[in-house]
Amino acid sequence: MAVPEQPELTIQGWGPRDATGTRAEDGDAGGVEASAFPDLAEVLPKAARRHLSRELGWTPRRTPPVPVTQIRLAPSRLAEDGRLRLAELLGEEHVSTDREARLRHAGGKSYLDLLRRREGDASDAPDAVVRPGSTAETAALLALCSELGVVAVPFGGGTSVVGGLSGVDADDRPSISVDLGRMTSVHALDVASSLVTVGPGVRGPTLEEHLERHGLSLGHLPQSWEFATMGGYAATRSAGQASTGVGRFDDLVAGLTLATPSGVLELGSPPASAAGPDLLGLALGSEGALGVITELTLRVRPEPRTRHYEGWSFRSWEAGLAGLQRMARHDLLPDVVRLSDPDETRAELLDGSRAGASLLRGSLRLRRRAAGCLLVVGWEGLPAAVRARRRAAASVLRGAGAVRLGRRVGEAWRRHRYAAPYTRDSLLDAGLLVETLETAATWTALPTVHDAVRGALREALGRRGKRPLVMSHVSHVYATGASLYVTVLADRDDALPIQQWLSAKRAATDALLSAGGTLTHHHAVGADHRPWLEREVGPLGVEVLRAVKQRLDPRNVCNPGVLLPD
Ligand SMILES: Cc1cc2nc3c(=O)[nH]c(=O)nc-3n(C[C@H](O)[C@H](O)[C@H](O)COP(=O)(O)OP(=O)(O)OC[C@H]3O[C@@H](n4cnc5c(N)ncnc54)[C@H](O)[C@@H]3O)c2cc1C
Repeated sequence: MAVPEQPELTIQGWGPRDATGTRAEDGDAGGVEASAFPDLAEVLPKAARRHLSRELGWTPRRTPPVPVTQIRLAPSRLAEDGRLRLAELLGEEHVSTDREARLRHAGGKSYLDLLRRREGDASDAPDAVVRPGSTAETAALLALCSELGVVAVPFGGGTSVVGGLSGVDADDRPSISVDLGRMTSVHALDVASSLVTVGPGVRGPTLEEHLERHGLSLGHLPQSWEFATMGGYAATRSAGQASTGVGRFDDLVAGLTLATPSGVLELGSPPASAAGPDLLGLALGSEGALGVITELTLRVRPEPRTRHYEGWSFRSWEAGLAGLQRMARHDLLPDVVRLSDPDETRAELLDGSRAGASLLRGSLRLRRRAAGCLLVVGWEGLPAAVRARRRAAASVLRGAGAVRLGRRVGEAWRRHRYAAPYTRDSLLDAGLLVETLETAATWTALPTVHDAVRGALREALGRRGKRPLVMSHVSHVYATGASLYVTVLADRDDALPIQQWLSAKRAATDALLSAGGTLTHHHAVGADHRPWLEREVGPLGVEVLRAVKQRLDPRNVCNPGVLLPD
């Protein structure tokens, strides 16, 4: 079954390029306007803006992106005979070197990616964009890239936040973006086995819509759900907002096809196998450095008959963590779990543009509670099972000192779960630094990691004269620990904005690793984290990965700028 066309992201921000008048780019990348995002006053109420000004010592100012026409793009370095060979293989219409295609495939959507594009810098744009249509074509394409000495960077939804698409190459060879947007079919649905087989370019909304018609669901819902693809999720080992219940994307992949310059690997044997080490694990998290994922078989589940989300309040972060830990130990975790620390809870209370904030304030007032820490929990499934799980979890939460804030608080969170990246564009327009980072740690190490990351960010940004607001939540919970997601806001240093964030990120990464956190829980390594990979897996671990890459990609053309350190 072919999937309908999927919308493209704006070049300088988030959101479909033409979903609303305000986010359109005046036709195309050759248009005259900058991407126009809503004014901050439209997306954040006065109280929240005042809170930010007070906390950050920031005065709102207009710092809009440069017009799209003024984004600097160097001429393509792809030689004409190379372009002809690619066109011969894929068809002329599937090889583009035009400005619009190259700009749309320049980098991902991290703060630094957006900053560069907003300042008119597209130095990381590929030299060409190609669109293979099958596994065989992709394998032939990678072999041709090896012959031509051209770097190939797989491109799914373009939502990487770790420099996964930057195309960095130590040898400075031409690079092509391998866009998987033609491989968006749902190939097969095996209802009896709860398996669906799809092309790598399929996005969440289109797959869920297809599955819904058969009473099924994948249930993988990251905040980037509207744009990210199945191939991208597998390549980065993504985790969705309901990962506590449905599992990480790794858990949902039953098998996949990996096209490499040395041939095609078919990996995974559902439902389970003991035929040696699981090679599927090599492809999951390979970030395009071993080849291109061209097909995936995914585990699906019955579409939930009921969804129940609610809010709870803990007096403190420590009490909240203890409550989650107790639920985890007794195997009573909800499907969605999100515990905000006091700084994030305060921000939630002030974000009065969302109905959820006033509901939350009202609910806390009624129960005579101070802000404390907000917990959002959600259960999905058969009504009787949800009821029973909810009751059991409620008794643990009450025992841990939490107070129930009610269903409307939880539902308000669910309705706005994809809103933050849209707001980010308006915050950037108003002169702010806005970025997130994430890790995971055992229950024992988590409080130390939380303190260490916040301390490092405050110190590093404070040293440059900017006091940040650092907000965190726990969002993917396991029996042994949980992930920690951190949002940072600060007055942007307009003279050296990139260095401002790079020094803060370096300090935070060193701190979280020293405190016992993992380098990344779900954003992947990309170009940004690779200097630290050896600290995570050890020198022998890096050598093993290098050996695998050498066997599959001897000319090092598959996304050489990610994963492995120089
Ligand atoms: C606003 C926002 C919110 C986000 N929220 C979440 C979240 O909640 N959870 C989460 O896990 N992540 C999140 N992310 C990160 C990002 O969405 C994920 O990493 C996602 O898995 C990337 O998918 P993609 O299709 O956009 O891949 P891309 O960004 O296109 O690529 C990511 C990496 O994978 C490689 N790649 C892509 N497709 C393939 C393929 N078929 N074969 C081999 N390699 C491939 C690329 O070369 C690149 O290195 C968020 C990002 C943003 C911008």
